[in-house]
Amino acid sequence: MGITLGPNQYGKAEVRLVTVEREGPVHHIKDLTVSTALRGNLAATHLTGDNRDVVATDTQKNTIFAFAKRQPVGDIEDFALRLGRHFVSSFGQITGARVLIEEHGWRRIEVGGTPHDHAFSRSGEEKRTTAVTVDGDQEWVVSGLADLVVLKSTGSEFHGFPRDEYTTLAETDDRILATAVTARWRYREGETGGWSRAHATARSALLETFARKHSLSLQQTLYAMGGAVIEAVPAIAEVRLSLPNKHHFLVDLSPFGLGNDNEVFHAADRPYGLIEGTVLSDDAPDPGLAWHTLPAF
Ligand SMILES: O=c1[nH]c(=O)c2[nH]c(=O)[nH]c2[nH]1
Repeated sequence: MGITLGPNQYGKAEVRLVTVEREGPVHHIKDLTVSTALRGNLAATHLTGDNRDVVATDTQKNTIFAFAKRQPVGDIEDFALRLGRHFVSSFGQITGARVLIEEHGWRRIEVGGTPHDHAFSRSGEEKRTTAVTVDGDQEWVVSGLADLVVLKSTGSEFHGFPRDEYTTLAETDDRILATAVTARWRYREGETGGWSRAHATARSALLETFARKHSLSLQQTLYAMGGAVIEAVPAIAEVRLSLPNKHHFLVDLSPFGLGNDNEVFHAADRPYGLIEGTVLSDDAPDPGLAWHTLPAF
């Protein structure tokens, strides 16, 4: 029985990088988690342990820090593109690179109503993300956000689903709808900037649609949210969304002689429904390697 080496990639995962840029007394910080993965002709190390083609993951980590010093990091998409291009252009055996970045947000602390020069508080769980793929001279950018937690206390229904001997869920025309949005959007090839503005516009489209769309299912809300991003940002061709349904169950207060008119809920954390889907522009170009080895959603 023969054995062959299949697809592989390797790199440094979750490098925690923080930079401080000084503008006189005013400091600007960037807080990133960066992961690199390289591909190419790496059969030798797998088959015989010959490491002559292996750009060490330690070197990859050092490159991230050095690049953060050589030039201000800027938008995460641009930083990821600089890193990916460097690895592919510097080493003949490395033909492809995938750079993932998560950006953690910080807000200036307000002191007496004035934003402080160099003291910050974490913005919360939400992260801005990018996944850049470089393959030879081709590049793909998939950006997004993760863990944007939202809730609406009405404007959500769920009914009309099939019932069998295992169905106990009551139909409802008024429930809490809550989720933690993870979204990835694929830019059309050749997009070269305006990343932050596109991020802000896409984020607003997601939030406004969640708020305004009267929901008959989280699936319907997902499709509306993805479509709103594509309509708001022409440079985006495809949106993938992963929406955990953070169930809020009405508590039965009748044992205590109390009614419950959608006022008291149990916020359950597990299990949760997981609603995932892709929304595409009609003229979305072929994705190429944009999603290659990214988690499905
Ligand atoms: O919006 C929903 N979609 C479902 O598929 C589902 N399934 C479920 O039990 N509750 C819900 N809610």
